[in-house]
Amino acid sequence: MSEAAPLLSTTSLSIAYERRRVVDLWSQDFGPGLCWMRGPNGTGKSTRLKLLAGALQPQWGTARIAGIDLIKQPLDYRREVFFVAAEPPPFEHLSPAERFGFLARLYPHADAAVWQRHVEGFGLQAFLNQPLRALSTGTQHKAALAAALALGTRLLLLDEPLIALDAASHAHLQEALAEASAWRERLCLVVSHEALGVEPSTVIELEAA
Ligand SMILES: Nc1ncnc2c1ncn2[C@@H]1O[C@H](COP(=O)(O)OP(=O)(O)OP(=O)(O)O)[C@@H](O)[C@H]1O
Repeated sequence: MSEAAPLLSTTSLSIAYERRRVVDLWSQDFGPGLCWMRGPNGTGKSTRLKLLAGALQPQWGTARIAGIDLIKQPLDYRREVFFVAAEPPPFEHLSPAERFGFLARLYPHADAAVWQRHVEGFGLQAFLNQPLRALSTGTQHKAALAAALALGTRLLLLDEPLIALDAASHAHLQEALAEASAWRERLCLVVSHEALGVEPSTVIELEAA
């Protein structure tokens, strides 16, 4: 990472659906730690996460993670980011253990010991070898979070991660978010209508158009 590059920056990032500009010339710099993005329904929070994840192609502009450019260096960029959507994860024929094994081969900083800690924290031990499609939505979500928190990407994007968690898992995720708020070289960007229950490093408040 060059000295001057922010951990994450967006430059004129834009996308329209059916000619309505949902994200319009978004330019913002982010430092490390925990960032809470919030705002009314329909202000483009999920769309922003999908753009940053490389899951949606912007119609204009770009994003950079530690200087690595989404448009010019798409493969290098994708190795630096992981996204947990509000919907259950793909690869539903895999078990949580198989899915983590698959992802760990793609992300060079994945850490099996960290994954194991989150497996225990989310109470997933009994579900590790069952296909994701056989698990409840909440359990699938916990498996997705346990994997995401262990991949070691520079940017971690979480869309409504606190929804549908039981009390013990809710508390475990809050502990993980508290750890993220102390990160010095990584950023966890969370979209949530619910207060995170821990002090974020930054808050981004989106306003209704
Ligand atoms: N695939 C799509 N096709 C057309 N319009 C879309 C699509 N995805 C999102 N939109 C529209 O873009 C706008 C922003 O949606 P988005 O889900 O990003 O907002 P949000 O801030 O995350 O909302 P919420 O708080 O309700 O989750 C909404 O008006 C939505 O209807």
